[in-house]
Amino acid sequence: MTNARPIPANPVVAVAGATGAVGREFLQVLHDLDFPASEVRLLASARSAGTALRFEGCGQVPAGDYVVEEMTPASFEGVHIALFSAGSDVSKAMRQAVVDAGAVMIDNSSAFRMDDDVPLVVPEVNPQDALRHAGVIANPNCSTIQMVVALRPLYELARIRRVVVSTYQAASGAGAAAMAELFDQTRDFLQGTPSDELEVSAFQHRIAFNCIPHIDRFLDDGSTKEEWKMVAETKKIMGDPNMKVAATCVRVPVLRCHGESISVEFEGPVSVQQAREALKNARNVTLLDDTSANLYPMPGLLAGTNDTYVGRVRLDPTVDHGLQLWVVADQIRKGAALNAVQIAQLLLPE
Ligand SMILES: NC(=O)C1=CN([C@@H]2O[C@H](COP(=O)(O)OP(=O)(O)OC[C@H]3O[C@@H](n4cnc5c(N)ncnc54)[C@H](OP(=O)(O)O)[C@@H]3O)[C@@H](O)[C@H]2O)C=CC1
Ligand SMILES: N[C@@H](CC(=O)OP(=O)(O)O)C(=O)O
Repeated sequence: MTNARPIPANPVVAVAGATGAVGREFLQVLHDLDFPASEVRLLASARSAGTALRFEGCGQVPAGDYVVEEMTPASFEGVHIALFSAGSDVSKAMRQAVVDAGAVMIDNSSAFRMDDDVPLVVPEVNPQDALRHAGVIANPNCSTIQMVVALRPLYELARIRRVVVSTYQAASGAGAAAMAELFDQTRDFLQGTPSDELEVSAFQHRIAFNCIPHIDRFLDDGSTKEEWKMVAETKKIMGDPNMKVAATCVRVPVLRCHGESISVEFEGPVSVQQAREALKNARNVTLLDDTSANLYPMPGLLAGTNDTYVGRVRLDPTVDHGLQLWVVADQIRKGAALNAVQIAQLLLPE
């Protein structure tokens, strides 16, 4: 199925989009997980070629300042794993070069996620799919990733019939410039700049002291592409095309972590206690759920963490077998760079 070369124990890794919000996090995660690379190549556009980025090192690669190279098709010669976060157009333009080089592309963009020959992988949910690739593995949408990590252990208690989710998405999902806009706008607003004079370019409206129910473009049915991605990607990752999903995606003035309010309807009974137990035992999930101590996950306090955090687990009394929960994860880590590097770990020889 694939012409990708076997991945050696110490692979050559390319980070495509290394200067971006996700790209920089790739470097941090490779270091934090001590990914066993023999070489790490930093690639970006001609704009930032020649600049140096600090990389703390991983595997056989020492810490140091590494020069960013301009990404061209030739950049992938000798590469085994190419971690992409430079946008859909760049992923599409470079796909053939990566595959021809015998490397595996792990792509953060939405370019190939729904293609039949491209596995869409969350290691806690469908790790087996990673091995069925044809040279490209897709990293899901950030909101989808944290939702399915929380749903998987619950699905094992009883089949999930329907999910209704509302997201509270951080600025980081729109990139480094959007995070800077949230920061600068908030400062300018507090310093008295009139609302209509605040600079608005990363989002459709002012994000400081506001919530925007609009992420990605609108579709003909009135939903957004972000909402559509949560529906379609969840079914593919969970391997259940009959699971019903309804999503509303909202941008909120938070820097890095997405929150999600989720209502789950099961085919059979699932108690709050069973759900809490399953979540407590699930890999890479932290249950923070003690209302008597005001304990629940909060996006402003979880930046830089790796787990998916769940709290506010309670019955949904409006359906026969329903639960409600609140889920938070760091969008740039678990929602992007960390999930992709965890996929790369699945490809390493045992
Ligand atoms: N799966 C997920 O959860 C997420 C996925 N993403 C995906 O990752 C992409 C990057 O996101 P993010 O890091 O937030 O964005 P940023 O805007 O912060 O960074 C963009 C990166 O892409 C590089 N780049 C842009 N154009 C080119 C080009 N023509 N050739 C080579 N490199 C290029 C930039 O390099 P330069 O410095 O030279 O401009 C920069 O390194 C998104 O477009 C999206 O597809 C993003 C967030 C979450
Ligand atoms: N759209 C997400 C980030 C993301 O995952 O985007 P995409 O699905 O295009 O990779 C956000 O803005 O928070």
